[in-house]
Order: sequence, then C-alpha cells, then structure tokens
Amino acid sequence: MSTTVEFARMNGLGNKILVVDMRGRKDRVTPQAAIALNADPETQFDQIMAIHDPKAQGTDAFIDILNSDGSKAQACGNGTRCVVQALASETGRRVFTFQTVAGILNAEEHADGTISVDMGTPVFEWNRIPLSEEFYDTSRIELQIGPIDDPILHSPSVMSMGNPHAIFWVDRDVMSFDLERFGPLLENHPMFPERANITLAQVTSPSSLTTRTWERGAGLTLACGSAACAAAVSAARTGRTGRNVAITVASATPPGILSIEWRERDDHVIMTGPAEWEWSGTVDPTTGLWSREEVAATESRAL
Ligand SMILES: N[C@H](CCC[C@H](N)C(=O)O)C(=O)O
Repeated sequence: MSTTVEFARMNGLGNKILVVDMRGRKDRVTPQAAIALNADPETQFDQIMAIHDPKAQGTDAFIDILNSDGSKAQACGNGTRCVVQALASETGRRVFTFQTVAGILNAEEHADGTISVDMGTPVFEWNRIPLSEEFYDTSRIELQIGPIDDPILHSPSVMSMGNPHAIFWVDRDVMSFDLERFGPLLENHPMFPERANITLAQVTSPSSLTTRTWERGAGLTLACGSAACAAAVSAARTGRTGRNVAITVASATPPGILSIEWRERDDHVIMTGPAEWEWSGTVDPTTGLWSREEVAATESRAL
C-alpha cells in the first residue's frame, strides 16, 4: 500500500476542510496525522473528511470525519458539500449517497454549483443529544454563563443533528460576544458528556437568522453547517421562524448564506450552500506529512 494519498484543501463558507481520498485502503487517517496537519499553517483545518470505500449497499462512499484536535465528529455539513464537489468534478455525477457513523446522507450538486445535503432528522431527546441531566423539554434548558442575576448567555435550545448542539438566542450582533472565552467553557460544560458545538443565533426576520459558532474539537471556525441546521430547526421549533430559513454566517469572510429547510413531510433537514476547492496535494494518512501539487488552479479541481 502506497504511503501517500491524494487530498484537497477546500472550504465551505470559510470552514476549512481537508478532503482525503482513502478509497482502496483499509487504514484510517490517524488522530496524529490530523494534529500534525493542523499544526502547519498551510494545512491548518477545521475538519478532515476522509472518503473510504462504501460499506453499505447503495452508498457511494463511507466518510470518516475528524476534528482538528484529532477527535471524531459524527456530522459536518460544510465538509459534506466539499466532498460532493470533489466527487462531482471527478465523476461528472451530481447525486451521491454517503454513509457516516451517524447514518446515511443524500446530497446533490445543482446546475448553479451550489450543493444540497440532506442532513437527516433532528434529535431532541435529552439522553440522545446527549445531556447529563434529564430535561423533558430541550427547546429551552436551564444553563447559563455570567453573573447569576444577569447572565450573558442563558437558556439554550439543545438538540443533535448527528452531533450535539446548543443554540443560545441573543438580541444583539453575534460578533459582539466574547465567544473565544465562553466557547470552551460551554463546549466542556458538565451538561454535555460528549461536549457540544456552541452557537450564538440572532433572529433577524421570520425567515432569517445570523449565527456564529464555537465548534467542539475545532474552536472558533469561520462557519459550521450542522450548527446552521441546528439553529434553523431550533428557531422553527420555538416559533421564532418558519421552517425555511436563510442563515447568515457572520464569522465567514465575507459573511455567507446557507439555506436551510426543515421539511414538513419527512422531518428531514436540507442544507444548501457553496463549496470551494483551493489546492490539492498528497499526504501520508499515518503521519500527516504532506506536499502540494504544482498545478495551475484552473487545471485541477479534483482529488
Ligand atoms: N464544521 C462542521 C461541524 C463539525 C462538527 C464538529 N465540530 C463536532 O461535532 O465535533 C459542519 O459544517 O457541520
């Protein structure tokens, strides 16, 4: 087995993604390789999406997701769009079915280049998010940060989109909060035995929200697709918006938009947005040693 594989550096609204081609191999991208890649400014990333041979009939690939601290993630919306774009440019196909540890995902590239991912159904039961304390109603739980009588953030809506999310509703600019300080405290709060992705969300109209996320295992990132889905679902669930929501991801540069539909007929959450290829190279999935391919940006958009 060759020691190196192809990879592409991509992004989804600035969420930094490495798409690694592990097809035809039995090994995995190691946490050590992830940590080494993240330590290098040129390959620093938020998630690795490792494409493996399919395990289940009817699927095109099995996707293994790693955070930049080497931990595993069950879902990554922005990364899934990047995988679709890489495979669409390789195969000319537009429709894909993937398997992850969280289940089966369907995705499609549209003629305008945007990509929709069916992120599956939301989970609201406290022990499946999971929380460490029983809450009958997870649309608003008791949890706060800051002074007891004047909390800075409080009463989040919590849910799982395959991965755990807490959405804190705020009534001023999400960029005005010191998320770098509160993020790690909330991500690792005893309420969340498997940690959680922490999102600030401001409702801007009955069909729009602005969000900013501190990601579990990756920290302050420019965008987080599953958090945008969780914010949209939580907003609709609490009556703040309808089921079709445009999310402005405030931390993306420039701020980007994800369209989220929480479909009435089957409870599925459909996320639509862009993906962008930056450059390709080869990497050793065991050590993380990598090199960049010297090709013009227009010549290669595939793995
Ligand atoms: N950036 C990803 C989410 C990664 C989730 C990860 N931080 C975790 O749940 O551990 C997204 O676009 O959905």
